[in-house]
Amino acid sequence: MFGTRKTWDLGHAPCLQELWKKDISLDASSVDFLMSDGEDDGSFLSLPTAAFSQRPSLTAELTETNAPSQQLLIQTLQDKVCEFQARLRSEEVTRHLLLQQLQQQSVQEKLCGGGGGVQTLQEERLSAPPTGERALQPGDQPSDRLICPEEEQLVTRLRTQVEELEEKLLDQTQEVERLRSELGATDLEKQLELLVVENEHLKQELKSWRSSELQKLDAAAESCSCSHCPHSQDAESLRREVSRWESQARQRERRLAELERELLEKSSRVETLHRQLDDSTRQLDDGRRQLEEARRRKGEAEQTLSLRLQECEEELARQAAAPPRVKYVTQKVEVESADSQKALAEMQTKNAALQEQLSVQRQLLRELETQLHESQRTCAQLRTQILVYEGEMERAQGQLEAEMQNLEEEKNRVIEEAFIRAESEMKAVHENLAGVRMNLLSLQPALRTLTCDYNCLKRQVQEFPFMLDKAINEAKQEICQVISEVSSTNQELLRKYKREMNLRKKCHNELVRLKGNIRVFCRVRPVSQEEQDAADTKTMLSFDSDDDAVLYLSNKGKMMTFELDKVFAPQATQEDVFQEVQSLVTSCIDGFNVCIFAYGQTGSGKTYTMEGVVNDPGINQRALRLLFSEVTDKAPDWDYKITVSMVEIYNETLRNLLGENPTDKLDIKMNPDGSGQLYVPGLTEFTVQSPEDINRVFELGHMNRATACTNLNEHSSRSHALLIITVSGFNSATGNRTQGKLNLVDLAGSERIGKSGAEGSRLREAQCINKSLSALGDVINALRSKHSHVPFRNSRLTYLLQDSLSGDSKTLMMVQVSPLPSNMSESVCSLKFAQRVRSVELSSSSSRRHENSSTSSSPTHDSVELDSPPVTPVPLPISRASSAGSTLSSASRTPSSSRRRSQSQLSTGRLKLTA
Ligand SMILES: Nc1ncnc2c1ncn2[C@@H]1O[C@H](COP(=O)(O)OP(=O)(O)OP(=O)(O)O)[C@@H](O)[C@H]1O
Repeated sequence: MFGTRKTWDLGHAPCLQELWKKDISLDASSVDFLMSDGEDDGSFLSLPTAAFSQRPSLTAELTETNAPSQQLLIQTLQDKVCEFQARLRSEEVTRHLLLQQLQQQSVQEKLCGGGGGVQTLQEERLSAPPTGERALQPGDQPSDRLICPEEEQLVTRLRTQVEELEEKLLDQTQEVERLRSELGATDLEKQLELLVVENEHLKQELKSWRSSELQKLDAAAESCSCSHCPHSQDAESLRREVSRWESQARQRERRLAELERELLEKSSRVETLHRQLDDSTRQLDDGRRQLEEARRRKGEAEQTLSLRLQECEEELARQAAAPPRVKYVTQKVEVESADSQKALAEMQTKNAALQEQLSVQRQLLRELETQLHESQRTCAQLRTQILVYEGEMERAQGQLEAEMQNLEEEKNRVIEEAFIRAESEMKAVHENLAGVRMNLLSLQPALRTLTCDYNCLKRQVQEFPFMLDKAINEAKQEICQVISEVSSTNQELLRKYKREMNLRKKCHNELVRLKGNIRVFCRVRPVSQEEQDAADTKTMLSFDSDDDAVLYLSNKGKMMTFELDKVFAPQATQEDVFQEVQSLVTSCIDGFNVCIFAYGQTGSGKTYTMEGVVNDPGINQRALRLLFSEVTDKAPDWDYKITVSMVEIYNETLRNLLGENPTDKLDIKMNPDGSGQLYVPGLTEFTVQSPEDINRVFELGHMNRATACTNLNEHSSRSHALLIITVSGFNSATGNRTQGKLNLVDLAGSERIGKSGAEGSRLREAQCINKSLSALGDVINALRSKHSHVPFRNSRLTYLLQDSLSGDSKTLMMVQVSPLPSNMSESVCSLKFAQRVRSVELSSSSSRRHENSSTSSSPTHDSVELDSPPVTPVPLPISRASSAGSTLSSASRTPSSSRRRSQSQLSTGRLKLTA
């Protein structure tokens, strides 16, 4: 029953061999059932045939080596092995029962007298098991572990790893394929090739176009060789255009070359990656081949195992059929146990070798996994790079296409325009050419005529130098003659001009003389708002609308008529007044001395007429401005210098209003140079050149006048203010010199204070005022009466104005009249005085700057009842001020700070102190 056994060849199934060997070595109870064939090389395992008796299909299943899937086969095999183990355990139980039966039989035989050796043997075997094996005891349960759990786990892990590896391999292969398809290196290369081909094509096209266009243009240029022809300009512009296109094409070529280089680099990188992928694939293939080999071996081992199992089953069947031979079997088991141990050891050795192979396979698998991960990472990077490169390539390609498109369009447009322009111009040129040819044909006879003319002209040209010399000489003579004539004419004209100038001067003088050397104007000031509110404003004055020289005055019921040179009504403006005065002012430029007085009682408007107000200046400022404009007009021929002095006469005392110390008294003296001229030592003169200078001078004069008195208004009423303007001219062309003096005098009030019984200082002021006004009246009366003696020296005023009152001087007296009824008697006095003065005519024949030595009594003014003071008849010529330097040195140095400031402003300005 135990003599039959099944044998499997495990030589090609190391895993199963290992499994079986391990199980056998661990379970001694299976020794009796798992016996190795002593003749094989350890690759065969013998199992009790009975173990397979209950599962005949196992062999057939194990031999299914041609299963479609190795994994399925392994799994099936494992299941079968487990099942087989369970059956083996049941067989062991069965064997144990058989042994018990055998023991019982032997006991019975002993009792019957035979078989004692067998019992002893059996007992010995049971009591003394062989080395390394546990003796099978009665009642022992069969072993539960024919395959150890570690091996199961190992097989499972191996299987799992194999599965994973295969999956990864599959994924990797797919990835490689996908990468190959995605990389599209060939597409890029194709694109590149296409671009290169397109570029070459464009280049050739451009070259051919350029050559054809240039040929056309050259032909056109040759056909029209004129330098002014627009074709040459067009050709030039087209050449420039072509060169620009060429430069752009070169830039694009360079860009293309860069792209090619980048593509080559990327291709080389892809190649490297492909190589790495191939290496990985090869390694995976190797691993797969090894795995296939292991599977194949396993299949073979399974096949062998199934054969042996079948044999074991047969053997078990035979043993079961055979009569019981317990002793032999036992002996055989004992004998065969040594062989089994040997086979077991060999199997263990093989098992260890297989373990090593397994560990090597695992290591290999790990390496392959690592490589796979590396490859995956590299693939991911490469994919990213490829995406980036593709994007760049697409962009570059898009740009290139767009630029090429633009270039193409631009090129076509330019060519079309050039063609159109060239055609139209060619047409025009052809037309012109045809016209020119026609003209040429028609001009040929004319050319012949011209040739004859040319020959004549040539001859003339040859003779021309002689003719030219002759003509030049003649022209020179004529020019010299003309120059001498022009020069003489010029001289004549200059002489006439001088004569005309003198004539104009004489005419002007005559005009002034005809108007009267002493002219008297009257101005009636308006009634102010306060006067209208305060008193009776019924005016006693009336005007003749037809005659502006008549004034009517109703006084005490008696109508008086005054005839003057001009009467200004209250509504007359400053400008109206100055219009009548300005001819006198301009005669000053011609070298005449002019004197303008403002005469009248206090508050009648003298200061208003002479000085005016800020916004509406009077005669003083207007006269200076007129002088400036006149001398400016005459500037090319005449060089004029205008100087200004300001003097105040208060209580017969002369004060210098522009000096540093206005309280100092000035004196009128004979000039020590023997010229017989009068001069005022210390009188300050400022040269003025602009209206701003005038303003500064007036400001300083006012300031000094205010400094010298406590109440300026009262003081101004009691003093005479003189503005002395000297105009010196020099004509560089004629060498003529002129000097005129304009005296603008704001006289003190003329009211009869003396009659009111004033005392003290007011009496003295009144006496001085009346003295000077009386002296003025005497002088005018003496002049009118052509007295041999004119009492200039009776007052400071007349003495100072001597040269402006005598000779061919011109005098204007502006009689100011108040319209108020309360001032009527004073107005009558003023007007009577004015009318008497008007009747005086200064004699131009009388010598200037000389006063009569006779001491005729001067007639007193009706309204001035003070006696004239005795005068000393010493004829003294008056001259202008002495040097300022002496004035400044002699003057006391105590001016107020404000005055000093104004003085310094004047000094630093354009005003100059006259030396
Ligand atoms: N034509 C005029 N239009 C407007 N106002 C005038 C005119 N004439 C004089 N006045 C005004 O009358 C007032 C007295 O004039 P103004 O001071 O000139 O008199 P005056 O004769 O100079 O006096 P005094 O002798 O005291 O100096 C001033 O307020 C002045 O503005």
